[in-house]
Amino acid sequence: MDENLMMIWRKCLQFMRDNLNAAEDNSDLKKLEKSFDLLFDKVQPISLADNNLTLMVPSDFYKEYIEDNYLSLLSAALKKNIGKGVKLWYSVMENRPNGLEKPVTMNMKGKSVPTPRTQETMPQGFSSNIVNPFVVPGIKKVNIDSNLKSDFSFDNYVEGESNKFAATVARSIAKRPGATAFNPLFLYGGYGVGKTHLGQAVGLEVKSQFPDKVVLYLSSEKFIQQFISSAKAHKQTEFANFYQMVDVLIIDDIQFLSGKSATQDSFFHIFDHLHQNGKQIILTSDKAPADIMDIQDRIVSRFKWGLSAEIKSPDLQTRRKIIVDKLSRDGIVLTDDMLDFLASETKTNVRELIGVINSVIAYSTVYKTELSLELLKDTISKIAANQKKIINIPYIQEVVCDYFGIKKEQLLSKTRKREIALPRQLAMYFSKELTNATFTKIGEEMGGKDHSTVMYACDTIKDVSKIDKEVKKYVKDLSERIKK
Ligand SMILES: Nc1ncnc2c1ncn2[C@@H]1O[C@H](COP(=O)(O)OP(=O)(O)OP(=O)(O)O)[C@@H](O)[C@H]1O
Repeated sequence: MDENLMMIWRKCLQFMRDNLNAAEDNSDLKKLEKSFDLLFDKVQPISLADNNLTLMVPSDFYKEYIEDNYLSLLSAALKKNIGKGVKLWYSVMENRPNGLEKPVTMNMKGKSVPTPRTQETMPQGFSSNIVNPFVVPGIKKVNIDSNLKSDFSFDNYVEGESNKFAATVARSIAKRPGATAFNPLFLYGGYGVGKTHLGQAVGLEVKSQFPDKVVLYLSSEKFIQQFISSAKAHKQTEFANFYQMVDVLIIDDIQFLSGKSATQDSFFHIFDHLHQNGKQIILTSDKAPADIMDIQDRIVSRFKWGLSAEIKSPDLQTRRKIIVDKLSRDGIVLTDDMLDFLASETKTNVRELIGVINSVIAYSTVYKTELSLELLKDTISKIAANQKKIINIPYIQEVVCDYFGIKKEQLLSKTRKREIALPRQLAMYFSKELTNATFTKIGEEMGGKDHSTVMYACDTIKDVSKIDKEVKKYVKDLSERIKK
């Protein structure tokens, strides 16, 4: 590489850095400071001839980001270190390995730089059409909102037999993200057992130990949504680039990639890029890797590269510890028999247990009473009586079967007889309308049907109920029964 050019470029970088350093707090210039090193680390000057400076950038995004945010500062740096009238060219590594684009002429006299967006050759940016909830406006993709909940820390995570192994591994990953053999960490287990909490705890710890690392938590559904938006806008490359900037990527409920082959392809490439570059990946799922249906083998095999750790429903001792831990934060101390009672009341998942604990805290705060075993029993029975019915897919299936007088096996079967097929379509329709489940999830719960079958059922019921009185009545009756 041309030593002279490198020296000039280093001076330009230093000039820009000094200016950012000296900028006033909260000024637009100051806000750029955080993204500066991340961005310019990946920009290389490759030639300077006849006042034409060519910069090599990894993707269109870099070019656009520089021109949107750094043009004035870069112009000043070039003017100072090279002279007036420098023309800037970009060589975009991705997609166009050798292709140079038309120059973007910089007016070195003050701020009257031509707006690059009006140039014919300017690529449209990732941010223009795709709403990315994790990007802090103004700093775009470089400063990412990690989307972590401060409550989900290791300090708040109670360990016991059911989660000890997973928690130990998680802690060691947090100390050396991407540098342990546990990459990816695949956490799986039932509903509300603490998978998200543990995954996020790693993210929070990494952020606190290594503030410069880019950590991102998101649900797989958000990932799918973003992928679809990017595909519609022909911006899959920018979508992948965005994720490739992340140091610790935590994706929740990865089983929802099931059946989404285009999203799986994109995920596969992002995964490989991150893994090869020593970035940490953490995935959670309600199933072990081998049990996820409709997912490419190459992805399942990658899930197994690192470590799969199951988190089980908490045992009695762990439930007890969680209760003591949560209540002690509110200064509430229970006797042993009260603790045993509470711990034995909620057996399956921690989310439910926490609901009960919060009710106890609320009761004790509102009534300012000494808690006793009798009072606890009374509170719990009242909670149970007042608890709103949870509308989930099995419950909807139950109501539909009851209404039509059919068996659940018939509902979940493959028969196309109208007396069964119509209730099945109604069950699918209400599952979509009244729960947060995806088409894929509903298909799985409806006896392993494809997501397109569920979509078709939902559309059919919507359309037919507008014109067919009988179906309209079914929809009305079932809606009342399910919500009752
Ligand atoms: N070991 C634990 N110690 C303290 N709190 C816990 C523990 N496990 C779970 N929780 C709490 O229980 C609630 C549910 O946990 P979380 O959301 O992590 O479950 P999950 O396994 O991801 O569930 P789902 O699959 O339904 O998303 C959260 O409030 C979390 O803080």
